[in-house]
Amino acid sequence: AEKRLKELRKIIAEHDYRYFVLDAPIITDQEYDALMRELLELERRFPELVTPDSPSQRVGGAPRPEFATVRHRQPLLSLSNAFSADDVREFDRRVRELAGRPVDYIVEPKIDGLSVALTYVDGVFTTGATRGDGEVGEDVTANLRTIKVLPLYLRQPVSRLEVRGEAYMPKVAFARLNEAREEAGEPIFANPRNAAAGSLRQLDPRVTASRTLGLFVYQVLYIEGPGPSTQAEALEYLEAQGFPVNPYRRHCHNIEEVLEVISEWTPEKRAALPYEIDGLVIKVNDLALQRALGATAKSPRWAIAYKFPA
Ligand SMILES: COc1nc2nc(N)nc(N)c2nc1C
Repeated sequence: AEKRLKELRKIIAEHDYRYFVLDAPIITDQEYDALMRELLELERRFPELVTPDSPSQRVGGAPRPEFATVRHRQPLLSLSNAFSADDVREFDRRVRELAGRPVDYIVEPKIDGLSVALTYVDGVFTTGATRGDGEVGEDVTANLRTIKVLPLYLRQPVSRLEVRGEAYMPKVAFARLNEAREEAGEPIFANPRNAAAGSLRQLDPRVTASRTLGLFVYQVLYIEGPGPSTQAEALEYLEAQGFPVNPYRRHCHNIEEVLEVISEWTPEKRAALPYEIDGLVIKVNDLALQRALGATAKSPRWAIAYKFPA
């Protein structure tokens, strides 16, 4: 039974990845349901064989009295903002002055959600935390497990991997949730970010499971062993590991190309996205230069958030 359960956990996780992340399932829903039924039946007969990383735990367990806390390996800083092309050019000038050489950038959509820190030990999702005060976050592992696009296992296991990303609520799920709350006479959420935060910081994972949350991972914070040397490689690496990574990232050779990308993000283009973005994050591409530039007490010196005009 234990061997079959281990097999089933991996097979179902693989099909979850193909269905939710790639949107390209290779088995029918009936076949998938049969696999899940077999897993649930085996876990019912052998409860001592249930593991927290089993796909059956996606549905969320019993509520918790309160959250445990997790101290972040590195403070989860916030980004300084740019509101104009001049601000963006000023950022580039400062970076090139410190770098003493030309700099290339990666531009990524800034999803309007909440930051999460995910830790994988021996290729298995082990801990997930909110930003909290930047130093210490809340342990919301059980809630994060209910996010279908969050991989429970890495495709290429390493002994330790820590990543950061943004959990969010898609626009359609947000509208549906507020409709249901209105009908139930409950207060509605002001925006998808609040709805995502409210859903993730639930003490009852079953409530989180009932809310459709998404996730985009954007940073390799720590990896045991050799890792990527640029942000572009880091995003490729994260994708290869099975994480959902935002497809609209752009590599720019200089800040003028960054400004071109910014101008392409018209309100129509943003409206066409299934999730809210409140800006673009401009990052120095070279990871060694990121480390050399470091951070102030508040924000990294190697990244800036360009905020769209409200
Ligand atoms: C390096 O720090 C960050 N990078 C980010 N990147 C993207 N794409 N989106 C974010 N919300 C984000 N937030 C922070 C603090």
